[in-house]
Amino acid sequence: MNSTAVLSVEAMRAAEQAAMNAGISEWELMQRAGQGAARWVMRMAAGRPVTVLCGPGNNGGDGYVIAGCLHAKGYKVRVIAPVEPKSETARKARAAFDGEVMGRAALTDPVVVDCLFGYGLSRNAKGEFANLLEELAASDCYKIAIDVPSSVESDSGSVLGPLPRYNLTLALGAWKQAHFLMPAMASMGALRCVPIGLALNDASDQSTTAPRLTAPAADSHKYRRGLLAVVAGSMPGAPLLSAEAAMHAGAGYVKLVSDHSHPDAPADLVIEQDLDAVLEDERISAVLTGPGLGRDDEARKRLSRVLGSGRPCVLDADALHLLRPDMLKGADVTKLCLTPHEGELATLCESFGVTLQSKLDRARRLHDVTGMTVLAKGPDTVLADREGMRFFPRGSSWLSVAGSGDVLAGIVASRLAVHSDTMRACEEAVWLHHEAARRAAPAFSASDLACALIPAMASFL
Ligand SMILES: NC(=O)C1=CN([C@@H]2O[C@H](COP(=O)(O)OP(=O)(O)OC[C@H]3O[C@@H](n4cnc5c(N)ncnc54)[C@H](OP(=O)(O)O)[C@@H]3O)[C@@H](O)[C@H]2O)[C@@H](O)CC1
Ligand SMILES: Nc1ncnc2c1ncn2[C@@H]1O[C@H](COP(=O)(O)OP(=O)(O)O)[C@@H](O)[C@H]1O
Ligand SMILES: [K+]
Repeated sequence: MNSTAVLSVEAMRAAEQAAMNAGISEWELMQRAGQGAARWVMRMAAGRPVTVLCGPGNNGGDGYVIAGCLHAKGYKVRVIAPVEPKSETARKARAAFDGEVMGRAALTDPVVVDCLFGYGLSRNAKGEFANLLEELAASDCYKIAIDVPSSVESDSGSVLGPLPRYNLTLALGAWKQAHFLMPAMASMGALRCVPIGLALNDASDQSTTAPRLTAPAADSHKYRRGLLAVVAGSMPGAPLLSAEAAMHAGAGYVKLVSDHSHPDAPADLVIEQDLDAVLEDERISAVLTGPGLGRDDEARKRLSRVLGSGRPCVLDADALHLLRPDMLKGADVTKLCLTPHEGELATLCESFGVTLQSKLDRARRLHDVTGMTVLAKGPDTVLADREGMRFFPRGSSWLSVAGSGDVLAGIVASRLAVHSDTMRACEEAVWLHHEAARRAAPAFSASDLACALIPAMASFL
């Protein structure tokens, strides 16, 4: 089983149907899900009394199985179920549970397991369901969400009711999109996936795992390790920051192409002025432009020259505002990486005629219509590329500091200079960015973050 697959509700239902077609009944799937989740609940409850909240669907069914497992192990467990189960399998699970079931009771136990709704949540949680979720949110008990938190829409990560902050969320069978999307992901606490034997090898969307970086080959020299050009424009600070980050992310040689004097630049950063001469150098293996580029005619010309160079490119910041479909004529789009934040993503969507609303849909469609790699940044960074979507664990919220995106662009470009693979460069860069943030300690500046890349690299070697 491939435990990194990330499934939409439609894909999840199809995977479950495939399992059933292969002879595993829905009852058996529910047993596996409930028993696997119960092992986690017992580990966390460590003997303390547990309340399980059960809703009308199969998520509620899982709840009865979990309660049954705890009961069998001698736990003091009770179920609160505002309504009777509606699905056949959940009714069977309810009938098999011989412990205490109440329609309503105060949440007084130290551990509460939320099985009101899973991926079948179809509208706002109201009435007794909303009351229970509000009470759960206000309680200081240890909170475990089964599959997804009950007020979370599984595909979009949007919130359809009171949202408690959970300590642990147990995905059943496979990750769902909401596990990696805001605002939902911020409420989920630790995330674990409980395998139930689904065949997930064909899933194109995946969560990423820590990359394996390698030291330069024994016979490397600075040009073979990746020669990166960071093409500046009207503002000096941002491209300098990108170049400094790039110097610490693997490239052997970083050149900043800039007309500014840069008195603060490190001595080992080469600064050149002649853009055409730099781009003509055969050894240039990647180019970054956008941070500090500006948006005037001169900036547009520089962007066109960069795109015309045919090199693997990272486009960020102003370059994303200037980019138009006609600029891509003749370009090998598979060599181009876009690193938009939410606002830049909206601008790109306008420029390329993408009318979808959610970040996930926008990034996916933008990749589909342009062929470029799209790394849509934010607290819930997602990557759209040829193999499907890629998702990442949450990074530190201290990354929300000015210049943090310039650092990320520098890292992507540095990795691209090393191996020319846009998708891999983006994946590696997000992990390096997150690890640098973890090591830089709270309240770092973007320059601190760039320096923290040095120890961060070591984590992945
Ligand atoms: N299938 C399998 O093989 C396996 C599935 N598994 C488990 O099943 C879960 C999915 O189960 P599910 O499809 O039954 O959906 P679930 O999330 O329980 O809720 C749907 C019910 O809630 C109702 N409802 C919805 N919104 C509502 C609202 N706001 N307020 C009130 N009611 C609302 C909805 O009513 P309806 O919309 O039909 O009117 C329906 O009755 C999944 O997350 C995992 O935990 C595992 O056991 C592994 C095997
Ligand atoms: N709350 C947050 N949690 C985690 N990462 C964040 C958060 N806010 C921003 N980031 C990350 O910080 C970077 C900010 O980039 P960007 O918006 O381009 O900033 P800037 O333009 O100041 O460089 C992105 O990589 C983004 O993923
Ligand atoms: K739930």
